[in-house]
Amino acid sequence: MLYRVGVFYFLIMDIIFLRNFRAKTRIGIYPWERKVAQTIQLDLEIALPNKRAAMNDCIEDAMDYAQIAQSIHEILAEHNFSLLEALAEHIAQTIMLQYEAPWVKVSVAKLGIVRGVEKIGICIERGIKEKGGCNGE
Ligand SMILES: Nc1nc2c(c(=O)[nH]1)N=C([C@H](O)[C@@H](O)CO)CN2
Repeated sequence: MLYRVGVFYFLIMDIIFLRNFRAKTRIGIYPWERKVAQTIQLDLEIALPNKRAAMNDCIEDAMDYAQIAQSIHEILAEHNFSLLEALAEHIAQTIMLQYEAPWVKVSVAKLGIVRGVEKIGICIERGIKEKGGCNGE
């Protein structure tokens, strides 16, 4: 959110992060990868739609990060994508829609799948532009 006070513009962005989130899913371009679940690592940053949780100290006004983790577990159980890109996009769109997040950053990595590389993957950012200008103008 951008606020204008006089000639100054202030960016206010509260972010929930989930780091080193590891879970199993079936994903890959090869037939064996569609049959056997492999561990992936997710790292997420999710902007909050407002700062009510910080102001009110109340879970009803918060984006419940336990629910977000549960939503991701459900996606991983229900889908088997070919590409990490498709999984990252699905997670990003789901979070923005379900939790009204204005911006997300989603990294998805496979572990030890390519020789000599510890983690390899994709990182995407998605966001919606604010309607109007500062202070709703
Ligand atoms: N850009 C991508 N390249 C590759 C992907 C992917 O998801 N995105 N996946 C694979 C295989 O599934 C790999 O994980 C197994 O070697 C290869 N390239």
